[in-house]
Amino acid sequence: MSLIHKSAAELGALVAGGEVSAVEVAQAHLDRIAAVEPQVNAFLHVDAETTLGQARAVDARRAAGEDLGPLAGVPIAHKDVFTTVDMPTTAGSKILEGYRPPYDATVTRRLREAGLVILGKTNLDEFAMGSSTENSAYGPTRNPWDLSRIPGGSSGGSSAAVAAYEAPLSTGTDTGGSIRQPAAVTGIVGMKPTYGGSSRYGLIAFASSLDTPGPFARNVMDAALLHEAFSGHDAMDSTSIDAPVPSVVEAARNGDVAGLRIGVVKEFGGDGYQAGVLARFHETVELLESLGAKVVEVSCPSFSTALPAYYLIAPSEASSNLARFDAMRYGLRVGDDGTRSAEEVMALTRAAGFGPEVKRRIILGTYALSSGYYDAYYGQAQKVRTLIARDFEAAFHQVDVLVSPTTPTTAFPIGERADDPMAMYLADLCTIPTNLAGNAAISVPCGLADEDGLPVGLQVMAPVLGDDRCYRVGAAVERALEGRWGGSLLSKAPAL
Ligand SMILES: NC(=O)C[C@H](N)C(=O)O
Repeated sequence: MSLIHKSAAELGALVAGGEVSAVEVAQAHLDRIAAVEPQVNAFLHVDAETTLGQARAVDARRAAGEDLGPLAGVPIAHKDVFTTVDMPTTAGSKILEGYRPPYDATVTRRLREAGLVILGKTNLDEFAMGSSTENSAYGPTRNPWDLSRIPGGSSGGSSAAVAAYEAPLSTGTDTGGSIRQPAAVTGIVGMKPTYGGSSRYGLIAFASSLDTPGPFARNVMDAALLHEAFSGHDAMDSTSIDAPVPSVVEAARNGDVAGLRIGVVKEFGGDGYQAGVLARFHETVELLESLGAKVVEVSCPSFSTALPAYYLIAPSEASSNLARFDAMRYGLRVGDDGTRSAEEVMALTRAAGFGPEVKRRIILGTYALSSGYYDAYYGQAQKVRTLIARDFEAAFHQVDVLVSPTTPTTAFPIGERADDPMAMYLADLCTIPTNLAGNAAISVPCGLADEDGLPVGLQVMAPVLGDDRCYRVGAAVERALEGRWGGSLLSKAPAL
Protein backbone atom coordinates (compact mmCIF):
# COMPACT_ATOMS: atom_id res chain seq x y z
CA MET A 1 0.00 0.00 0.00
CA SER A 2 1.37 3.41 -0.90
CA LEU A 3 2.09 5.94 1.84
CA ILE A 4 -0.82 8.20 0.85
CA HIS A 5 -3.34 5.40 1.45
CA LYS A 6 -2.17 4.69 4.99
CA SER A 7 -3.92 5.99 8.08
CA ALA A 8 -2.36 8.67 10.26
CA ALA A 9 -1.81 6.10 13.03
CA GLU A 10 0.02 3.79 10.62
CA LEU A 11 2.17 6.61 9.27
CA GLY A 12 3.03 7.75 12.81
CA ALA A 13 4.05 4.19 13.73
CA LEU A 14 6.21 3.81 10.61
CA VAL A 15 8.02 7.07 11.35
CA ALA A 16 8.42 6.21 15.04
CA GLY A 17 9.83 2.79 14.13
CA GLY A 18 12.33 4.39 11.75
CA GLU A 19 10.90 2.43 8.79
CA VAL A 20 10.22 5.58 6.84
CA SER A 21 11.28 9.20 7.38
CA ALA A 22 8.96 12.15 7.89
CA VAL A 23 10.54 13.63 4.75
CA GLU A 24 9.53 10.61 2.65
CA VAL A 25 5.97 10.73 4.00
CA ALA A 26 5.73 14.48 3.31
CA GLN A 27 7.15 14.07 -0.21
CA ALA A 28 4.61 11.34 -1.08
CA HIS A 29 1.78 13.68 -0.09
CA LEU A 30 3.30 16.67 -1.90
CA ASP A 31 3.45 14.51 -5.04
CA ARG A 32 -0.20 13.56 -4.61
CA ILE A 33 -1.12 17.22 -4.14
CA ALA A 34 0.73 18.14 -7.34
CA ALA A 35 -1.12 15.39 -9.21
CA VAL A 36 -4.72 16.07 -8.14
CA GLU A 37 -4.88 19.75 -7.17
CA PRO A 38 -5.65 20.92 -10.73
CA GLN A 39 -8.92 18.99 -10.37
CA VAL A 40 -9.72 19.35 -6.66
CA ASN A 41 -8.42 22.83 -5.64
CA ALA A 42 -8.39 21.96 -1.94
CA PHE A 43 -5.39 24.16 -1.10
CA LEU A 44 -4.89 27.91 -1.17
CA HIS A 45 -1.22 27.65 -0.29
CA VAL A 46 1.33 24.85 -0.62
CA ASP A 47 5.03 25.48 -0.18
CA ALA A 48 7.04 22.27 -0.56
CA GLU A 49 10.20 23.77 0.91
CA THR A 50 8.50 24.90 4.14
CA THR A 51 6.81 21.51 4.46
CA LEU A 52 9.99 19.53 3.86
CA GLY A 53 11.82 21.78 6.34
CA GLN A 54 9.25 20.86 9.01
CA ALA A 55 9.62 17.16 8.12
CA ARG A 56 13.41 17.36 8.37
CA ALA A 57 13.06 18.95 11.82
CA VAL A 58 10.82 16.06 12.95
CA ASP A 59 13.36 13.52 11.68
CA ALA A 60 16.09 15.37 13.57
CA ARG A 61 14.04 15.48 16.80
CA ARG A 62 13.41 11.75 16.50
CA ALA A 63 17.07 10.99 15.76
CA ALA A 64 17.96 12.97 18.91
CA GLY A 65 15.78 10.56 20.89
CA GLU A 66 12.84 12.93 21.59
CA ASP A 67 9.56 11.14 22.35
CA LEU A 68 7.18 12.92 20.00
CA GLY A 69 3.92 11.00 20.33
CA PRO A 70 1.76 9.05 17.87
CA LEU A 71 1.37 11.68 15.11
CA ALA A 72 4.97 12.84 14.71
CA GLY A 73 5.89 12.96 11.04
CA VAL A 74 2.26 12.73 9.89
CA PRO A 75 1.26 15.36 7.31
CA ILE A 76 -1.75 17.56 7.86
CA ALA A 77 -3.75 20.07 5.78
CA HIS A 78 -4.58 23.17 7.83
CA LYS A 79 -7.69 25.30 7.31
CA ASP A 80 -6.70 28.78 6.17
CA VAL A 81 -8.50 30.44 9.04
CA PHE A 82 -5.85 29.51 11.65
CA THR A 83 -2.88 31.86 11.82
CA THR A 84 0.50 30.46 10.76
CA VAL A 85 3.74 32.46 10.99
CA ASP A 86 5.36 30.70 8.06
CA MET A 87 2.40 30.67 5.63
CA PRO A 88 -0.15 33.28 4.51
CA THR A 89 -3.54 33.32 6.23
CA THR A 90 -6.47 34.65 4.19
CA ALA A 91 -9.70 33.16 5.61
CA GLY A 92 -10.65 32.72 1.94
CA SER A 93 -11.07 36.49 1.60
CA LYS A 94 -9.64 39.07 -0.78
CA ILE A 95 -9.41 41.48 2.13
CA LEU A 96 -6.62 39.33 3.64
CA GLU A 97 -4.84 38.44 0.41
CA GLY A 98 -1.14 37.85 1.15
CA TYR A 99 -1.57 38.51 4.89
CA ARG A 100 1.25 37.06 7.00
CA PRO A 101 0.29 36.73 10.67
CA PRO A 102 2.91 37.58 13.31
CA TYR A 103 2.04 34.55 15.47
CA ASP A 104 0.78 30.94 15.35
CA ALA A 105 -2.71 30.01 16.53
CA THR A 106 -2.71 27.72 19.56
CA VAL A 107 -4.00 24.89 17.33
CA THR A 108 -1.13 25.53 14.89
CA ARG A 109 1.42 25.59 17.71
CA ARG A 110 0.14 22.32 19.15
CA LEU A 111 0.25 20.63 15.74
CA ARG A 112 3.90 21.61 15.46
CA GLU A 113 4.68 20.46 19.01
CA ALA A 114 3.14 17.06 18.25
CA GLY A 115 5.44 16.81 15.23
CA LEU A 116 2.67 17.07 12.61
CA VAL A 117 3.94 18.37 9.29
CA ILE A 118 1.76 21.12 7.80
CA LEU A 119 1.36 20.59 4.05
CA GLY A 120 -0.39 23.88 3.38
CA LYS A 121 -3.52 25.93 3.99
CA THR A 122 -6.89 24.75 2.76
CA ASN A 123 -9.66 26.56 0.93
CA LEU A 124 -12.84 27.66 2.71
CA ASP A 125 -15.93 29.79 2.31
CA GLU A 126 -14.88 33.39 2.99
CA PHE A 127 -14.57 33.86 6.78
CA ALA A 128 -16.15 30.39 7.12
CA MET A 129 -19.54 31.64 5.91
CA GLY A 130 -21.12 29.01 3.71
CA SER A 131 -21.79 25.31 3.19
CA SER A 132 -20.16 24.68 -0.18
CA THR A 133 -16.76 26.46 -0.35
CA GLU A 134 -18.19 28.38 -3.33
CA ASN A 135 -17.96 31.58 -1.27
CA SER A 136 -14.16 31.45 -1.33
CA ALA A 137 -12.59 34.44 -3.09
CA TYR A 138 -10.14 31.96 -4.64
CA GLY A 139 -12.50 29.65 -6.54
CA PRO A 140 -14.48 26.60 -5.41
CA THR A 141 -13.07 23.29 -4.18
CA ARG A 142 -14.46 20.17 -5.85
CA ASN A 143 -15.74 16.98 -4.24
CA PRO A 144 -13.38 14.05 -4.99
CA TRP A 145 -16.43 11.73 -5.31
CA ASP A 146 -17.80 13.79 -8.19
CA LEU A 147 -15.89 16.84 -9.37
CA SER A 148 -19.08 18.60 -10.44
CA ARG A 149 -20.28 18.69 -6.82
CA ILE A 150 -19.48 20.70 -3.70
CA PRO A 151 -17.23 19.26 -0.94
CA GLY A 152 -19.32 20.94 1.76
CA GLY A 153 -18.33 24.03 3.67
CA SER A 154 -17.05 26.04 5.10
CA SER A 155 -14.12 23.63 5.66
CA GLY A 156 -14.48 22.16 2.13
CA GLY A 157 -10.78 22.36 1.30
CA SER A 158 -10.00 20.35 4.41
CA SER A 159 -12.62 17.67 3.72
CA ALA A 160 -11.65 17.35 0.04
CA ALA A 161 -7.90 17.14 0.85
CA VAL A 162 -8.49 14.16 3.14
CA ALA A 163 -11.00 12.45 0.83
CA ALA A 164 -8.62 12.88 -2.14
CA TYR A 165 -5.68 11.33 -0.20
CA GLU A 166 -3.77 14.59 -0.32
CA ALA A 167 -3.47 14.45 3.49
CA PRO A 168 -4.45 11.81 6.07
CA LEU A 169 -5.62 14.52 8.47
CA SER A 170 -6.87 18.09 8.36
CA THR A 171 -8.18 20.78 10.65
CA GLY A 172 -11.54 22.50 10.42
CA THR A 173 -13.72 24.90 12.34
CA ASP A 174 -17.39 24.34 13.05
CA THR A 175 -19.63 27.35 13.74
CA GLY A 176 -22.89 25.91 12.42
CA GLY A 177 -21.79 22.62 10.86
CA SER A 178 -18.63 23.51 8.96
CA ILE A 179 -16.80 20.33 9.99
CA ARG A 180 -19.62 17.81 10.16
CA GLN A 181 -21.38 18.75 6.90
CA PRO A 182 -18.21 18.65 4.72
CA ALA A 183 -17.21 15.36 6.39
CA ALA A 184 -20.64 13.86 5.63
CA VAL A 185 -20.70 14.83 1.95
CA THR A 186 -17.14 13.61 1.27
CA GLY A 187 -17.44 10.28 3.13
CA ILE A 188 -14.98 11.00 5.95
CA VAL A 189 -15.03 11.56 9.73
CA GLY A 190 -15.41 15.10 11.15
CA MET A 191 -15.75 16.08 14.80
CA LYS A 192 -17.00 19.25 16.46
CA PRO A 193 -15.59 19.14 19.99
CA THR A 194 -17.38 20.69 22.96
CA TYR A 195 -17.24 24.50 22.66
CA GLY A 196 -14.22 25.63 24.69
CA GLY A 197 -12.59 22.21 24.40
CA SER A 198 -10.31 23.44 21.60
CA SER A 199 -8.70 26.87 21.54
CA ARG A 200 -9.89 29.81 19.44
CA TYR A 201 -6.66 31.77 19.99
CA GLY A 202 -5.34 32.68 16.55
CA LEU A 203 -8.50 31.49 14.81
CA ILE A 204 -9.85 34.35 12.67
CA ALA A 205 -13.16 35.00 14.40
CA PHE A 206 -16.54 34.57 12.69
CA ALA A 207 -19.00 34.04 15.58
CA SER A 208 -16.99 33.83 18.78
CA SER A 209 -19.65 32.13 20.92
CA LEU A 210 -19.93 29.31 18.36
CA ASP A 211 -16.55 28.85 16.56
CA THR A 212 -14.97 25.48 17.44
CA PRO A 213 -11.80 23.95 15.94
CA GLY A 214 -11.95 20.21 15.28
CA PRO A 215 -10.40 17.33 13.31
CA PHE A 216 -11.06 15.61 9.96
CA ALA A 217 -9.71 12.11 9.21
CA ARG A 218 -10.49 9.04 7.12
CA ASN A 219 -11.25 6.96 10.22
CA VAL A 220 -12.49 7.47 13.77
CA MET A 221 -9.21 6.61 15.54
CA ASP A 222 -7.19 9.09 13.46
CA ALA A 223 -9.74 11.82 14.24
CA ALA A 224 -9.44 11.01 17.96
CA LEU A 225 -5.63 11.15 17.85
CA LEU A 226 -5.74 14.57 16.21
CA HIS A 227 -8.48 15.78 18.56
CA GLU A 228 -6.27 14.85 21.51
CA ALA A 229 -3.18 16.44 19.94
CA PHE A 230 -4.56 19.98 19.66
CA SER A 231 -7.33 20.19 22.27
CA GLY A 232 -7.25 21.11 25.94
CA HIS A 233 -7.14 24.22 28.10
CA ASP A 234 -5.53 27.38 26.73
CA ALA A 235 -5.02 30.43 28.93
CA MET A 236 -5.00 32.59 25.75
CA ASP A 237 -8.70 31.84 25.07
CA SER A 238 -11.03 33.23 27.74
CA THR A 239 -13.76 30.70 26.87
CA SER A 240 -11.44 27.70 27.01
CA ILE A 241 -12.58 25.02 29.45
CA ASP A 242 -10.11 24.25 32.23
CA ALA A 243 -10.74 20.50 32.33
CA PRO A 244 -8.95 17.43 30.99
CA VAL A 245 -9.65 16.49 27.36
CA PRO A 246 -12.26 13.68 27.36
CA SER A 247 -10.60 10.30 26.72
CA VAL A 248 -11.41 10.25 23.02
CA VAL A 249 -8.62 7.90 21.90
CA GLU A 250 -9.64 5.31 24.48
CA ALA A 251 -13.27 5.64 23.32
CA ALA A 252 -12.28 5.19 19.66
CA ARG A 253 -10.40 2.03 20.62
CA ASN A 254 -13.31 0.74 22.71
CA GLY A 255 -16.25 1.16 20.32
CA ASP A 256 -18.64 -0.79 22.53
CA VAL A 257 -22.25 0.39 22.45
CA ALA A 258 -23.84 -2.48 24.41
CA GLY A 259 -26.33 -0.97 26.85
CA LEU A 260 -25.81 2.56 25.52
CA ARG A 261 -29.03 4.59 25.33
CA ILE A 262 -29.42 6.22 21.92
CA GLY A 263 -32.10 8.82 21.13
CA VAL A 264 -33.31 9.39 17.57
CA VAL A 265 -34.25 13.08 17.24
CA LYS A 266 -37.91 13.08 16.21
CA GLU A 267 -37.74 16.53 14.58
CA PHE A 268 -35.02 15.54 12.08
CA GLY A 269 -35.75 13.31 9.13
CA GLY A 270 -39.15 14.16 7.70
CA ASP A 271 -40.13 16.13 4.60
CA GLY A 272 -37.31 17.68 2.62
CA TYR A 273 -34.81 14.94 3.40
CA GLN A 274 -33.40 12.88 0.54
CA ALA A 275 -34.82 9.32 0.56
CA GLY A 276 -31.37 7.72 0.24
CA VAL A 277 -30.09 9.71 3.21
CA LEU A 278 -33.00 8.58 5.37
CA ALA A 279 -32.64 4.95 4.26
CA ARG A 280 -28.94 4.80 5.28
CA PHE A 281 -29.69 6.63 8.53
CA HIS A 282 -32.45 4.24 9.61
CA GLU A 283 -30.37 1.18 8.68
CA THR A 284 -27.52 2.51 10.82
CA VAL A 285 -29.83 3.04 13.78
CA GLU A 286 -30.98 -0.60 13.39
CA LEU A 287 -27.34 -1.65 13.23
CA LEU A 288 -26.63 0.11 16.53
CA GLU A 289 -29.61 -1.66 18.05
CA SER A 290 -28.27 -5.01 16.83
CA LEU A 291 -24.97 -4.16 18.56
CA GLY A 292 -26.79 -3.90 21.88
CA ALA A 293 -27.73 -0.21 22.07
CA LYS A 294 -31.15 0.73 23.42
CA VAL A 295 -32.81 2.99 20.86
CA VAL A 296 -35.72 5.33 21.66
CA GLU A 297 -37.26 8.31 19.90
CA VAL A 298 -36.68 11.66 21.64
CA SER A 299 -38.48 14.90 20.91
CA CYS A 300 -36.50 18.16 20.95
CA PRO A 301 -39.20 20.64 19.91
CA SER A 302 -36.97 23.75 19.92
CA PHE A 303 -34.56 22.27 17.39
CA SER A 304 -36.81 23.39 14.54
CA THR A 305 -36.19 27.02 15.56
CA ALA A 306 -32.39 26.63 15.66
CA LEU A 307 -31.74 27.71 12.07
CA PRO A 308 -33.45 31.14 12.29
CA ALA A 309 -31.87 31.77 15.72
CA TYR A 310 -28.43 30.92 14.31
CA TYR A 311 -28.94 33.32 11.39
CA LEU A 312 -29.46 36.15 13.87
CA ILE A 313 -26.74 35.25 16.39
CA ALA A 314 -23.95 34.29 13.97
CA PRO A 315 -24.31 37.38 11.71
CA SER A 316 -24.59 39.65 14.78
CA GLU A 317 -21.28 38.37 16.11
CA ALA A 318 -19.77 38.49 12.62
CA SER A 319 -20.77 42.13 12.11
CA SER A 320 -18.84 42.99 15.24
CA ASN A 321 -15.83 40.69 14.61
CA LEU A 322 -15.36 41.80 11.00
CA ALA A 323 -15.28 45.48 11.96
CA ARG A 324 -11.53 45.05 12.47
CA PHE A 325 -11.01 44.78 8.69
CA ASP A 326 -10.90 48.53 8.28
CA ALA A 327 -8.17 49.01 5.64
CA MET A 328 -5.84 50.32 8.36
CA ARG A 329 -4.80 47.29 10.39
CA TYR A 330 -4.77 44.38 7.94
CA GLY A 331 -4.40 43.46 4.31
CA LEU A 332 -6.12 45.24 1.46
CA ARG A 333 -6.33 49.04 1.19
CA VAL A 334 -8.27 50.56 -1.71
CA GLY A 335 -8.38 54.22 -2.84
CA ASP A 336 -5.75 55.59 -0.44
CA ASP A 337 -4.40 58.21 -2.88
CA GLY A 338 -4.06 61.10 -0.46
CA THR A 339 -7.34 62.73 -1.50
CA ARG A 340 -9.77 60.53 0.44
CA SER A 341 -10.72 60.43 4.11
CA ALA A 342 -10.02 57.36 6.24
CA GLU A 343 -13.75 56.65 6.22
CA GLU A 344 -13.91 56.69 2.42
CA VAL A 345 -10.88 54.39 2.15
CA MET A 346 -12.48 52.07 4.67
CA ALA A 347 -15.75 51.95 2.73
CA LEU A 348 -14.03 51.38 -0.62
CA THR A 349 -11.81 48.66 0.86
CA ARG A 350 -14.66 46.79 2.51
CA ALA A 351 -16.77 47.07 -0.66
CA ALA A 352 -13.95 45.60 -2.75
CA GLY A 353 -12.55 43.15 -0.21
CA PHE A 354 -15.64 41.33 1.07
CA GLY A 355 -17.72 38.95 -1.05
CA PRO A 356 -21.55 39.02 -1.28
CA GLU A 357 -22.28 36.47 1.49
CA VAL A 358 -20.01 38.25 3.98
CA LYS A 359 -21.69 41.58 3.15
CA ARG A 360 -25.13 39.98 3.54
CA ARG A 361 -24.23 38.76 7.02
CA ILE A 362 -22.66 42.04 8.14
CA ILE A 363 -25.81 43.90 7.06
CA LEU A 364 -28.10 41.32 8.69
CA GLY A 365 -26.10 41.33 11.91
CA THR A 366 -25.81 45.10 12.11
CA TYR A 367 -29.57 45.35 11.66
CA ALA A 368 -30.28 42.70 14.30
CA LEU A 369 -28.08 44.53 16.82
CA SER A 370 -29.36 48.04 16.08
CA SER A 371 -31.15 49.91 18.86
CA GLY A 372 -34.86 49.44 18.65
CA TYR A 373 -34.50 46.00 17.03
CA TYR A 374 -32.02 44.40 19.44
CA ASP A 375 -34.65 42.84 21.73
CA ALA A 376 -36.91 41.74 18.91
CA TYR A 377 -34.16 39.94 16.97
CA TYR A 378 -30.91 39.32 18.83
CA GLY A 379 -32.54 39.11 22.26
CA GLN A 380 -35.22 36.76 20.98
CA ALA A 381 -32.64 34.52 19.31
CA GLN A 382 -30.72 34.28 22.58
CA LYS A 383 -33.89 33.07 24.29
CA VAL A 384 -34.33 30.41 21.61
CA ARG A 385 -30.72 29.40 22.25
CA THR A 386 -31.58 28.76 25.89
CA LEU A 387 -34.57 26.63 24.89
CA ILE A 388 -32.36 24.52 22.64
CA ALA A 389 -29.84 23.98 25.45
CA ARG A 390 -32.75 22.91 27.68
CA ASP A 391 -33.97 20.42 25.06
CA PHE A 392 -30.51 18.87 25.01
CA GLU A 393 -30.40 18.80 28.79
CA ALA A 394 -33.77 17.04 29.00
CA ALA A 395 -32.77 14.60 26.25
CA PHE A 396 -29.51 13.70 27.98
CA HIS A 397 -31.45 12.76 31.10
CA GLN A 398 -33.13 10.11 29.01
CA VAL A 399 -30.34 8.96 26.68
CA ASP A 400 -26.52 8.95 26.45
CA VAL A 401 -26.33 10.27 22.87
CA LEU A 402 -28.67 11.63 20.21
CA VAL A 403 -28.44 10.66 16.53
CA SER A 404 -29.68 12.15 13.24
CA PRO A 405 -28.59 12.34 9.63
CA THR A 406 -25.74 14.89 9.47
CA THR A 407 -27.25 16.62 6.42
CA PRO A 408 -30.68 16.47 4.73
CA THR A 409 -29.11 15.69 1.32
CA THR A 410 -25.90 14.42 -0.23
CA ALA A 411 -23.42 16.76 -1.98
CA PHE A 412 -25.28 19.07 -4.35
CA PRO A 413 -23.96 20.26 -7.73
CA ILE A 414 -21.67 23.30 -7.77
CA GLY A 415 -23.80 26.34 -8.62
CA GLU A 416 -27.13 24.79 -7.62
CA ARG A 417 -27.60 26.80 -4.41
CA ALA A 418 -25.08 29.58 -5.01
CA ASP A 419 -27.79 32.20 -5.63
CA ASP A 420 -30.24 30.87 -3.07
CA PRO A 421 -28.96 31.62 0.46
CA MET A 422 -31.95 29.95 2.15
CA ALA A 423 -31.34 26.67 0.30
CA MET A 424 -27.65 26.91 1.23
CA TYR A 425 -28.46 27.52 4.91
CA LEU A 426 -30.65 24.39 5.02
CA ALA A 427 -27.54 22.21 4.62
CA ASP A 428 -26.89 22.87 8.34
CA LEU A 429 -30.40 22.12 9.57
CA CYS A 430 -29.31 19.17 11.73
CA THR A 431 -25.93 20.46 12.85
CA ILE A 432 -26.78 23.94 14.19
CA PRO A 433 -28.53 22.99 17.48
CA THR A 434 -25.26 21.54 18.78
CA ASN A 435 -23.41 24.79 18.06
CA LEU A 436 -26.03 26.87 19.84
CA ALA A 437 -25.86 24.66 22.93
CA GLY A 438 -22.07 24.18 22.85
CA ASN A 439 -22.04 20.39 23.17
CA ALA A 440 -20.10 17.82 21.11
CA ALA A 441 -21.03 16.03 17.86
CA ILE A 442 -19.37 13.87 15.22
CA SER A 443 -20.21 12.84 11.66
CA VAL A 444 -19.19 9.36 10.51
CA PRO A 445 -19.83 7.78 7.10
CA CYS A 446 -22.84 5.43 7.06
CA GLY A 447 -23.19 4.47 3.40
CA LEU A 448 -24.06 5.72 -0.07
CA ALA A 449 -27.43 7.12 -1.13
CA ASP A 450 -29.18 4.96 -3.73
CA GLU A 451 -30.17 7.88 -5.96
CA ASP A 452 -26.69 9.26 -6.62
CA GLY A 453 -24.16 6.88 -5.03
CA LEU A 454 -22.84 9.72 -2.85
CA PRO A 455 -21.79 9.49 0.83
CA VAL A 456 -24.22 9.89 3.73
CA GLY A 457 -23.16 10.88 7.25
CA LEU A 458 -24.52 9.81 10.64
CA GLN A 459 -24.43 12.55 13.29
CA VAL A 460 -23.87 11.51 16.91
CA MET A 461 -24.46 14.28 19.49
CA ALA A 462 -23.22 14.04 23.09
CA PRO A 463 -23.42 16.30 26.16
CA VAL A 464 -20.87 19.02 26.96
CA LEU A 465 -17.53 17.28 27.59
CA GLY A 466 -19.06 13.97 26.49
CA ASP A 467 -16.90 14.02 23.33
CA ASP A 468 -15.70 10.47 24.06
CA ARG A 469 -19.25 9.15 23.52
CA CYS A 470 -19.20 10.46 19.94
CA TYR A 471 -16.04 8.47 19.25
CA ARG A 472 -17.39 5.35 20.95
CA VAL A 473 -20.51 5.27 18.79
CA GLY A 474 -18.54 6.36 15.72
CA ALA A 475 -16.07 3.51 16.19
CA ALA A 476 -18.87 0.97 16.62
CA VAL A 477 -20.55 2.09 13.38
CA GLU A 478 -17.26 2.19 11.49
CA ARG A 479 -16.23 -1.29 12.61
CA ALA A 480 -19.57 -2.89 11.78
CA LEU A 481 -20.04 -1.15 8.43
CA GLU A 482 -16.48 -1.65 7.23
CA GLY A 483 -16.95 -5.32 8.01
CA ARG A 484 -19.98 -5.34 5.68
CA TRP A 485 -18.34 -3.20 2.99
CA GLY A 486 -15.03 -5.03 3.11
CA GLY A 487 -13.12 -1.76 3.61
CA SER A 488 -13.69 1.94 4.16
CA LEU A 489 -16.48 3.80 2.38
CA LEU A 490 -13.86 5.97 0.73
CA SER A 491 -12.40 2.94 -1.04
CA LYS A 492 -15.62 2.98 -3.09
CA ALA A 493 -14.95 6.50 -4.40
CA PRO A 494 -14.01 6.77 -8.08
CA ALA A 495 -10.23 7.07 -8.40
CA LEU A 496 -8.91 10.51 -9.24
N1 LIG B 1 -19.39 28.22 9.51
C1 LIG B 1 -20.21 27.21 9.57
O1 LIG B 1 -20.14 26.39 10.48
C2 LIG B 1 -21.08 27.01 8.41
C3 LIG B 1 -22.41 27.58 8.28
N2 LIG B 1 -22.90 26.95 7.08
C4 LIG B 1 -22.40 29.07 8.08
O2 LIG B 1 -22.38 29.49 6.95
O3 LIG B 1 -22.46 29.82 9.01
